[in-house]
Amino acid sequence: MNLDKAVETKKMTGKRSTTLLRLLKLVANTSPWMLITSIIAIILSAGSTVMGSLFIERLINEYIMPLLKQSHPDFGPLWQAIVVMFGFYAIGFIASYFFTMLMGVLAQKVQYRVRNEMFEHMEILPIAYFDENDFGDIMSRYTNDIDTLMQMISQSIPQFMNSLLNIVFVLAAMISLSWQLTIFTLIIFALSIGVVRFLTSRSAHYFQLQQKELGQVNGYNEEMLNGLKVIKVFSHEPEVEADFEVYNKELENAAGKANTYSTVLFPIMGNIGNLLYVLIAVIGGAVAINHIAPLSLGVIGAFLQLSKQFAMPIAQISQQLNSIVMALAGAKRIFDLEDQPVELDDGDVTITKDEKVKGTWYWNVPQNDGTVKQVTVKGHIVFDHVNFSYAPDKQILYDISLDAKPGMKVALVGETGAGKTTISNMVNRFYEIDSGTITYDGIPIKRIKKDDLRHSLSIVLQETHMFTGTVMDNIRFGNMNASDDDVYQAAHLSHADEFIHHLDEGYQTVIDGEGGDLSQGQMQLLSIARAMIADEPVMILDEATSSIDTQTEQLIQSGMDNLLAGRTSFVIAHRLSTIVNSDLILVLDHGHIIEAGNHDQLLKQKGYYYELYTGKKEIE
Ligand SMILES: Nc1ncnc2c1ncn2[C@@H]1O[C@H](COP(=O)(O)OP(=O)(O)OP(=O)(O)O)[C@@H](O)[C@H]1O
Repeated sequence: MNLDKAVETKKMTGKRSTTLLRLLKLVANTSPWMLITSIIAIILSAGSTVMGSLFIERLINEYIMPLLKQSHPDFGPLWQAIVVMFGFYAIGFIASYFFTMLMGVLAQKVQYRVRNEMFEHMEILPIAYFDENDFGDIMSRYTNDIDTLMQMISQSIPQFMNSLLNIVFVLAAMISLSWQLTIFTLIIFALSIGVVRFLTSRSAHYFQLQQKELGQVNGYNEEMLNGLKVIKVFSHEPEVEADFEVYNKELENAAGKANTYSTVLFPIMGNIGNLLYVLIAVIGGAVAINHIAPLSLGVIGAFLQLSKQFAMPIAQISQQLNSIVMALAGAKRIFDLEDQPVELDDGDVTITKDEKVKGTWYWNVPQNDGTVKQVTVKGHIVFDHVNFSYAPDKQILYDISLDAKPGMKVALVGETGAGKTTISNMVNRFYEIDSGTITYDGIPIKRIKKDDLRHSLSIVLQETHMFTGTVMDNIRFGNMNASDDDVYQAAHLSHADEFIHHLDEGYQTVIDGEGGDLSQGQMQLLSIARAMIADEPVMILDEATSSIDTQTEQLIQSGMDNLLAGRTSFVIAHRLSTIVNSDLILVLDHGHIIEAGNHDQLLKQKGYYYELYTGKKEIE
């Protein structure tokens, strides 16, 4: 049991040192000259401060003591010596200012770099990563973890190095003055280091816990903020508050303990320093007066000053170690995100849009003989006995076979959770199938580069997303090269232009990421306009018109028909009126296709679809 614990601790320390090493490499790579200059300044700062203190011995023995014996003292040499001592301290001060400033700038640079790296990496992570990790926790890595990292680089690490050097230099200076007093000082410190080590290990544990709990509180907060309306509608505020209270309490506990252990260190160490000061004065004085050892007043004076300089960094080092350990926990979370395996893409088939002939795209298929064959993109998508599960033990799609011929409108119908969206997720390869094959114009989609595959698909989801910018920008997001006229035409076809004209600034109205004052339906119209302008060979419409009223939906139906004409489309809609004119309707039940055919054929079968359709009619 104890052995296990020891192995575990070793593993943790191992991980911490790997993180530290990686972090130091990152800092060194970001700006080697800043780091080197800072290190030189740190050495200079520690060295000159110790030199200043050592000079006290000469100041007392060689400049002050002789004056006491003179009847007409000449203060000239004393003033000169004081200027020299002041010079040492001034160099120490300037060097300290210099490295603090440089490390601050360096920390900003590292922060900038880490944020960029994290964001870039996040963009290429598989969708599955975001299913498993909540947004608040990911956001916490951008905010809290980066903040602590920043503090560590700008303050804790340079101060830690400064303290460490101070200890080494002061120790050397103390030995040169009196080895007996040095041994005495070290014994007192050995005792205090035991206490410090115990306290730092405890606080390190709670700091890590604190970072984890903070991530959870943020995650919960974000989730509840997103679902604020739902919570209010169902009057779940008390339950949500109670749950939040639990997370918050856990955070408070961890933070409280971490804080207690770390704050208790400073007074302990501070008072050990004071105690030592008194002991050295008394013992040193007694030894000198009784001539036990050759101790001059100058040596005792300088030793007293050095003992303070010895105590201070030891007190600080424990705090700096705490901040470093805390920041390492944050750094580890940042590196964990950066180390997440990115979405694999071993495809070699790419897509090209023929800019001369509108709506013409080609697959570039590398052949065995090294040539590249151009295949016109037709939008022929075939599923052959496809099985899929999100998690290993939870199969969602069973033996799905379908043939979406070029230009076909394929509707997916079925109850909530039947697997309709999952089928569309297979086409865009957000997830990998377990078995079976999917081909696109005869090419297995595994061979197609994911970016190019997705470039050939236009997707309109029920959950619309707008970006901060004008209405015009938001429609143009579908095709950055589209002209203003293209945007107007797409908005006209999707019937979005009617409400856009009523906005204060028309197409130049700025909306934020949440869509501003736009209704869900209006945002869906903008999304449809965005898809129209993208002009891609295959369309996936997943409840794309669910928030649009039936009248407007009928109005845009002709626009939608224009949009879908000549393209293969997968349409998911609960409102059956949207899909009755489909070439192929697939009825899904618990991940199985149970019926397939067009509207008339399915009605004749008098099966599930018939019941659904007639049931819907009764409702209407
Ligand atoms: N990312 C995911 N991870 C794990 N399971 C998932 C995930 N997404 C969906 N599921 C599960 O897969 C099943 C099919 O979901 P899917 O979204 O495809 O259904 P749907 O027919 O589109 O439903 P709806 O009409 O409600 O949109 C459901 O049981 C759902 O819980």
